[in-house]
Amino acid sequence: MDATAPPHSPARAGGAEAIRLEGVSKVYPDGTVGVQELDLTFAAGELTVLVGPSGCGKTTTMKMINRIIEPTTGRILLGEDDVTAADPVKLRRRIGYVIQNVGLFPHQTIRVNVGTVPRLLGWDKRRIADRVEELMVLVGLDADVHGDRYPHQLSGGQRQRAGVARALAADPTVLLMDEPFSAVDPIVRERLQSEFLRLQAAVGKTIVFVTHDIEEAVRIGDRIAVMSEGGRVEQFATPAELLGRPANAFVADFVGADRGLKRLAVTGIDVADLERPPVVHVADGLADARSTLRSSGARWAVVLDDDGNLHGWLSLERAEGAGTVGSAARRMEAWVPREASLKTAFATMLQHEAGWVAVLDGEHFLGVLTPESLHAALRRSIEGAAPETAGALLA
Ligand SMILES: Nc1ncnc2c1ncn2[C@@H]1O[C@H](COP(=O)(O)OP(=O)(O)OP(=O)(O)O)[C@@H](O)[C@H]1O
Repeated sequence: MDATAPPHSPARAGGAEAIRLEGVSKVYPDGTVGVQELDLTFAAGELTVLVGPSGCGKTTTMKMINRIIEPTTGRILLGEDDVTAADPVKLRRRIGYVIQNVGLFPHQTIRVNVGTVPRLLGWDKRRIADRVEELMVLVGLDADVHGDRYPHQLSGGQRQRAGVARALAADPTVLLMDEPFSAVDPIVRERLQSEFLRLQAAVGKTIVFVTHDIEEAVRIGDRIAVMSEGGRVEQFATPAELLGRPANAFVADFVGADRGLKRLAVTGIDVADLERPPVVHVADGLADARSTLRSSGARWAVVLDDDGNLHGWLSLERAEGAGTVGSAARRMEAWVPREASLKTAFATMLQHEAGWVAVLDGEHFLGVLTPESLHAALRRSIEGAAPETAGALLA
């Protein structure tokens, strides 16, 4: 078995192919070692980020996959095929490539740019036109508005989307992206990242993504390889593992002193971490609610409707007098879906100045997170996660 492939990832997943680097080195003619003896597997259908300081060999690694740079030694497998033995031109048609300044042809319209690879592959005109239309919708461009413009007539973010559309045109199994979002401002970059994640959820390509920005890496990566000089992989792990358990001082330094905060964004809510406050129902009498609150020693209760959905909350103070819970309950604005990250839960708590945030499955109430349980959840999220270090990558 290949020790470098995550167990849940088959070599092919939904048409995506794994990429395997085996003992790959690149020594440039002047003797500079770009990458040395690299063993790395990019799982099929996953987005793997190569991150590291300038000059550590990220771009060299990526460009060897589509043979813009020829490896000095080693093998690179795309699915079962050895790319080092393939025809580079044919190979590049199987591999989408997106670079920092997009590389769109300046004297061709966006439509023509996006259709480049299908045209090279000899598709007929109708099929190309349909595909271009489909892709522009997919990446959030309006074909009627943008299709006949030239690249300089688009914003940086729109150009970037056009670059992604072009890379996906012939439905490649692999996408290589070299700092694709770094030429746009931070707000546009975040939007492009979110859009791109939605796109990837739909297309499920094997993506190798180069960045020097650790924030970007943890935001978009399924897995991250942190590299140091000479293409050495210091750690290969999920964002949560990387932030929770940096393998060594280099990685800890690279991910930053605020890694605890960053980890909030990549840690999901585990139902086991939720607190279960006392629960009362809209139709209950306030006298019953008071006794529930007193017997549990709590100062407030969650109010549910007859279907178990969140209605609001009831404080001990408002539970005085006669009447029903429904008449005294307050609306609960501080809630998040169970798919939310701990960061979203925390932000929601702060936004509503609430001491807790409800977690819902659809409308169904699951429990609450308080600052204490949120902290405990963050700690627990790393307890079971064993670090995957460079040592574990060696086949
Ligand atoms: N054509 C070349 N000739 C000689 N050395 C090169 C060549 N291309 C890259 N290098 C060297 O190889 C090493 C790795 O470069 P590479 O471009 O892969 O780094 P990188 O991690 O992508 O850097 P950056 O984040 O700055 O783009 C560097 O030391 C670089 O100077």
